[in-house]
Amino acid sequence: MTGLHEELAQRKRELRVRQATARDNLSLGQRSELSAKVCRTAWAWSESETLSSIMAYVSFRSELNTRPLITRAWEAGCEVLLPRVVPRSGAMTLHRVTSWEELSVGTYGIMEPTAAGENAETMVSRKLPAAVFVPGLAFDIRGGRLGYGRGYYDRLRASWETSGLYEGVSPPLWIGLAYDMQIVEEVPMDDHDAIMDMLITEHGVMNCHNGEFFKG
Ligand SMILES: Nc1nc2c(c(=O)[nH]1)N(C=O)[C@@H](CNc1ccc(C(=O)N[C@@H](CCC(=O)O)C(=O)O)cc1)CN2
Ligand SMILES: Nc1ncnc2c1ncn2[C@@H]1O[C@H](COP(=O)(O)OP(=O)(O)OP(=O)(O)O)[C@@H](O)[C@H]1O
Repeated sequence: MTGLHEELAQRKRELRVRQATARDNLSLGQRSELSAKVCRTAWAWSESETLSSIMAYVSFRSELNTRPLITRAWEAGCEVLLPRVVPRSGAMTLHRVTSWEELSVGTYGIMEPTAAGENAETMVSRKLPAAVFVPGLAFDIRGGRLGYGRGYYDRLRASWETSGLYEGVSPPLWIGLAYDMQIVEEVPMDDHDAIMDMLITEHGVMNCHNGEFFKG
């Protein structure tokens, strides 16, 4: 690693610790109230765009709780894809999930689609969701994102870019879901880091390309 890379990695590590601590300090009541608000806004936006499929994540630690969003999507007949990590390669497989019963505790203690292995029945590899709701420790309004430092989402995006799956279709929109306190001035970014198209917080929806903001 060059000196510059090491400096960037160090800034990321510091921001990770700071933001994880700050997020952990939100009370359970605050988390649940803010999560409900963000999920309502995220679903209202998804409906207005008539999305037929979304990729979401199941929350862990003090992350914004996506349960209300996933539940609403199921109720509305919107397809929900959830990831399962492959820790050895750093890849994620996507699975179509239709109920909480299809999940069990996986790597890192995160609830994941139970089906394992390449032939899992629920696995979808040739179909892209219309939108990807992304977890993170910190975001900035230009779409910068800081994750837990294993590059899972960066690799997923890179794999889609090289897969040919984008041909003739609009690429999925990448949307960071966050409490407003997770938005920082600037996330240190590497070239490989996936950029968000939009951010949704309890205050509303932000378009990271043009800075437009819609109150939620
Ligand atoms: N809900 C949710 N699911 C997700 C993610 C996420 O951020 N949130 N991920 C987003 O990519 C992936 C999981 N990424 C993770 C990466 C590292 C650690 C972790 O525990 N890291 C240690 C740090 C030390 C180490 O690197 O071993 C830690 O935080 O203690 C957890 C999850 C896939 N699924
Ligand atoms: N497309 C890729 N191919 C291979 N390695 C990658 C790719 N993207 C990122 N990585 C590697 O993943 C590691 C973590 O990257 P980074 O610190 O940006 O993670 P992050 O975005 O915060 O984490 P996450 O996506 O897991 O939440 C780095 O060592 C990086 O080199």
